[in-house]
Amino acid sequence: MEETLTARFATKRFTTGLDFVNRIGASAEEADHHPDLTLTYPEVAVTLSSHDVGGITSRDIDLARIISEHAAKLGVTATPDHD
Ligand SMILES: C[C@H](O)[C@H](O)[C@H]1CNC2=NC(N)=NC(=O)C2=N1
Repeated sequence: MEETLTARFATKRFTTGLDFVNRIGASAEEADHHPDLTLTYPEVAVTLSSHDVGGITSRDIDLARIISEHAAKLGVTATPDHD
């Protein structure tokens, strides 16, 4: 099983989640590194992994930091998961 970084973000409103997902999408394209995203009411789940190595790399850590910055700007709080 591939190792992943996962987190859930309490977006509370669906439209905030959609905005959050769009911001993550733009950053993912910039970084050429793409998380798995699940948009639901009332949260967004993010899973990061480097498929080429089958685990977590600095590309995942770097994108996780950027995602945390987007969350902070939107006033969204994270609940880290442990797989
Ligand atoms: C060539 C390009 O860098 C690769 O295909 C990228 C694209 N986005 C990616 N995203 C993720 N999450 N893992 C990868 O290994 C990956 N590879």
